Amino acid sequence: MPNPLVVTALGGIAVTYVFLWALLYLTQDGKEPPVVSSSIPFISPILGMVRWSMDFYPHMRERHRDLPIYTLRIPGARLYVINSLDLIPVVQRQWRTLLFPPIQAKAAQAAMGASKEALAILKHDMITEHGFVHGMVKTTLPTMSGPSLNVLNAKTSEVFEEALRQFAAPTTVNLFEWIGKQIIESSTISRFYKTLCADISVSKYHPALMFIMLDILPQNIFFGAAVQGREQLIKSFAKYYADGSYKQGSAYIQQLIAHCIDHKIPGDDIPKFLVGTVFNNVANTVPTAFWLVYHIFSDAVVREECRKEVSQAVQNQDGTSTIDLNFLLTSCPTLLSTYQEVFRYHGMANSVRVVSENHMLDNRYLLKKGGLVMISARAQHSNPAIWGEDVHQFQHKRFVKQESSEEQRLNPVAFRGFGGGTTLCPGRHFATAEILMLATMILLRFHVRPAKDASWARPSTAKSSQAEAMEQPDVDIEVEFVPRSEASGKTWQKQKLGSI
Ligand code: HEM
Repeated sequence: MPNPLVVTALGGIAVTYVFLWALLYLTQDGKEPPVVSSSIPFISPILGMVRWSMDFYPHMRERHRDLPIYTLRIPGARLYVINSLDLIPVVQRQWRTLLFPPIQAKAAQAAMGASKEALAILKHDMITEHGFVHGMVKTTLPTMSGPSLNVLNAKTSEVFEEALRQFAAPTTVNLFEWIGKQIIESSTISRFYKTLCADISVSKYHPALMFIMLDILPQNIFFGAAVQGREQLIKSFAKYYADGSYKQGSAYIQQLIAHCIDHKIPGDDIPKFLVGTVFNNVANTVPTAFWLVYHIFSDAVVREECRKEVSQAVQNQDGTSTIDLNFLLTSCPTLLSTYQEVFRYHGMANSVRVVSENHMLDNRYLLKKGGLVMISARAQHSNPAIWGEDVHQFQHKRFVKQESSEEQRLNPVAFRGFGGGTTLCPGRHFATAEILMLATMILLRFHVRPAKDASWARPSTAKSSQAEAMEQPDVDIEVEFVPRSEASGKTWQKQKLGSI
């Protein structure tokens, strides 16, 4: 005789299952993109996300190659995921309906603890340049290129120069940690003209960011150390703001603060926004610089090819050597290709947009108000139909080939290292100059090899925070910097800079 408890439990499961199916299909419009991953309605996508982690969207792209776009239903949200390359520009053109600012407002609230008043200002007008968010990008954009960028770059190269001068004798460091320190220092010195944050506070906060952004668990209870790190940073920036030091900061910081003041952002929130820009500035630059240095030095072929190119960027005069940044950016195809391949291979940006009103995408797919649209860089970057059968290998010359061969010419939309459309990263010129400068200075002046007991084995990235656009290594690599005899005895001058 069957156990009545088992029968009741099975009956309960069956009724719940039927109820979830009915709920899913009654609330799904036939014109919406097809629902997938619904074997257990509302739950299967979550199980898939847990199982596949950052490979979830590439996995789904493989399973549903025939679908240009599909719907995932999870509790409380419908996610419209873009599979097809052709739909990406269509989504990007609808930036007034498929909005990015709500995501930025969410980040300001969950990650930076912005006040209700500040959030109301951020959310007031999310469409035009009169609103805070779009206005901020417009106001600060000119400070991220041309002469302002040159000033940022000059300060950055001074920080790197000072750091590398410490390696007069062979020195062992943890590579990711060391690069992190230099980028945090260079980003703050070049923007704020001051060392404002102990890198320890940033590294305490950063690993928790992804969970903090989900905004499900109380921050103080579950992420105490991280929140403490953030508060320390905010204090230090509050002093910088209150004593008027920012008036001597970079054009970028002055414009940003002027914009906050114009929009009447409360004084207590401005330091939070400043800390937010530090995270924005360093979060992806650090892993990108790490992977570039890693891929260059862990492969003798890449290293020698890049070194040969960047050696030609050096101008020697009276014992002084100067690196021409413009040369790096225009005449070092292997270095630039390696840099781009780092983004393709390690990039994992998830561009999320909020559907602000019911919308027929491409006149074909109904996107319902309140839904989220997702473009996964990883899904595009790992697609063999775009990149070829060697898509899963790091090919440092991939982009040199793309440039030179007509038939293989790459659709630029497929490369999402810095996003695309109206939200294409405005900091990309600065990040690029900073990362290439650091890699070049190291290439020219040092041998970098694994320290005793270490190796160039590629670190896993499974624990990467998916709030970021780049994979982060799970473990660090201990390396030794050994000065090259060819470069010793020279005085290295500030880089010769030019507008990008
Ligand atoms: C290697 C380093 C960097 C990477 C990989 C990166 C990546 C990205 C990506 C993928 C987006 C698009 C997000 C989306 O559409 O959902 C973006 C936007 C943005 N990035 Fe970066 N970024 C980097 C460095 C920087 C730096 C140094 C700054 C500092 C100025 C910066 C500021 C921004 C801002 C303000 C936006 C939003 C633009 C808007 O709202 O229109 N990024 N970045």
